[in-house]
Amino acid sequence: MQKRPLVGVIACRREVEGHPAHMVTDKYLSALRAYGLEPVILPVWRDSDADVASALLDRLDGLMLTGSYTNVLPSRYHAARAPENTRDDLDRDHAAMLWVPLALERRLPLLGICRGFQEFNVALGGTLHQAVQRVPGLMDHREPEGSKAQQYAPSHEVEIRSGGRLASLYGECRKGLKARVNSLHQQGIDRLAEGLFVEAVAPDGLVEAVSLPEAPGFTLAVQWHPEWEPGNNALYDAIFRGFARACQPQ
Ligand SMILES: N[C@@H](CCC(=O)NCCCC(=O)O)C(=O)O
Repeated sequence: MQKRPLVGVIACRREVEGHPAHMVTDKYLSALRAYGLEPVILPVWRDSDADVASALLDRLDGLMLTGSYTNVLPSRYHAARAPENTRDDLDRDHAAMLWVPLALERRLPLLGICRGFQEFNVALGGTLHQAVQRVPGLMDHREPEGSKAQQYAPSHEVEIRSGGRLASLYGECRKGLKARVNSLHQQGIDRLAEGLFVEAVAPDGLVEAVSLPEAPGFTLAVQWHPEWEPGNNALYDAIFRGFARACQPQ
């Protein structure tokens, strides 16, 4: 039986029943499994070093940086903390900043989602808006009140830039290259890291997806949540199909 590619999924440090824990919500893991990949949860420690991390990534066929209710520490991009920015995860920050360059060096396929999209930009030298809703000209990108189904339902359009990875995955042939995506974030890309290609933008111009064309391997990071019922959304499905193909033995 063919082995399923092993995809490392970054954890968040949370407290469960009063105990410190390393946690990933099921939808990320189930989406990877649904596309023939084998997810493995990667614990995060603020004192892990590059040698240990390198040995870990060498055993993987792909890396997923998930979303999280916490935010990248503003000092990681030399900013003061905004009053709306109240939830940190220093262990996750350290791991993400360590793993992104190591993954790129190894041509390890990388898919970033929401916080993972923001981490990708910061790890490569970019910065973030901490409260997008307070930036003149930008929309409020936070999730609506309601059930999870309502919160993860498509809520705004994105324009997919032609010539990028997303356009090739989703089909250049589609007219207009527009799609509707969900939106559950207060932060967003401010200064784009050098070398990143803007794959998609929101109607207010906020960057919603990026890739790193110079990287030898698959890279794609999106601000929305394609792991939410990807089988019911052509764009989300195209993202996971493309990532799964990239994680197969070449
Ligand atoms: N905290 C950041 C990133 C938002 C994010 O990743 N939300 C995910 C919510 C939980 C999940 O679906 O995993 C921001 O506010 O921009």
